[in-house]
Amino acid sequence: MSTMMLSRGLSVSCGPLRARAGSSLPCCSLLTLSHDKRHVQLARSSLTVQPLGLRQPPQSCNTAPRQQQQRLQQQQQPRQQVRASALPFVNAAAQAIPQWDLLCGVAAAVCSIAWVKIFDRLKRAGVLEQKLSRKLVHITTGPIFVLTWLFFSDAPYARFIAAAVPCLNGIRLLAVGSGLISNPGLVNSMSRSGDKAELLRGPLYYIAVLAAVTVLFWRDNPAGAITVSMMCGGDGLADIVGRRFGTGKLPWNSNKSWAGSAAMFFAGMAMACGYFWLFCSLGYFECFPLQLVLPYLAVVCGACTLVESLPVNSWFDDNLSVPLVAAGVSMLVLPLAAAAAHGCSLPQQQHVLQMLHIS
Ligand SMILES: C/C(=C\COP(=O)(O)O)CCC[C@H](C)CCC[C@H](C)CCCC(C)C
Ligand SMILES: Nc1ccn([C@@H]2O[C@H](COP(=O)(O)OP(=O)(O)O)[C@@H](O)[C@H]2O)c(=O)n1
Repeated sequence: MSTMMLSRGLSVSCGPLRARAGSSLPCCSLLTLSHDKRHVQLARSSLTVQPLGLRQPPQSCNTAPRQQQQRLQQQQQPRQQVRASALPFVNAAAQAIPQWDLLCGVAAAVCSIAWVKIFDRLKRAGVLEQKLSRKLVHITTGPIFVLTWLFFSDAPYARFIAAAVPCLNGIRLLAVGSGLISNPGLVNSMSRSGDKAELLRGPLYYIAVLAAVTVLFWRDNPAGAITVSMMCGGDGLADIVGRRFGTGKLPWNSNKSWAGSAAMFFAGMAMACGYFWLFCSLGYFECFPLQLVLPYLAVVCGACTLVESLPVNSWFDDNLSVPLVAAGVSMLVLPLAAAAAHGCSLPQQQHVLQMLHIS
């Protein structure tokens, strides 16, 4: 994998900053949607900044050595046209079948129930033990759900139909967890102790996060894929690896181990990279070289791993704390990654951050 992406949502947008213009800094690229919303044009733009935090006068962000700049430009050239709709058959199907998105939503909802049932069967058959079966559901359902996003059309309401899938699962958990309807199979496979009220904590938060990232980030913003990667891949693998190999405990939490935290960091990062690669090669995001964005991704994954390791889980569920940190830190550092990918130096990146978040 040689490229990395940033979404149009997270690319450094220079337009709104002009109001506070003091001087002109040709720095970033501006991603704009073309009128038919099927193509995103990547256009060079001039960032006009007020030198709030910069001691030196602003210079061009493309201060990288000429060879590096040329290499970057070559890598970026094939990506000048970023498609907003990736799978061609989806466009064709959405045009041919008016209820396409609804069909996708129903199919995903049916698959979600079937997927949980498969693990329940495997557990009953003695193939998987209870804890492992539950963790595998935790690790797999969110990431598979994110993959289903690819089948939805470009319609503005598509994300809401997709978000209805976790919402329907949430209603089911609410009904079973509160005792409104009886489903011992679901209680057994989704709870640790067999208490139905447990469904109203970890599993319900998990589902709420999936619904929120679908509506807030959808396919346009890498923060969503990172959040799911850390909550599902990262946190899930921390448990599986930590329980098996976690002999060396963390000094600040004797319940967690170095092995578990390392697994969380690397599994979350690997899953996020996988999504980046997939969404980028399908054309949802602008692609940038992996080596440029990887350090920023490491900051996000590191912050999530640290939060997960703290002894606060008893009062703040890690299905909430990890996604909150993942989304928050992603929103903070990914614009910097975009700036870096466009050749901005560190002080200029800090300046971009100030402009993006303070103005
Ligand atoms: C067991 C789960 C969370 C508990 O976390 P923790 O307390 O161990 O930290 C996961 C619960 C999953 C849920 C019942 C089903 C979610 C389905 C999802 C919204 C859609 C998947 C669609 C796809 C096509 C499989
Ligand atoms: N960083 C971590 C996380 C979990 N683990 C192991 O996984 C078990 C369950 O972790 P947890 O209490 O965070 O479980 P969940 O709330 O994520 O389901 C712990 O008791 C540890 O044995 C670990 O060793 N290191």
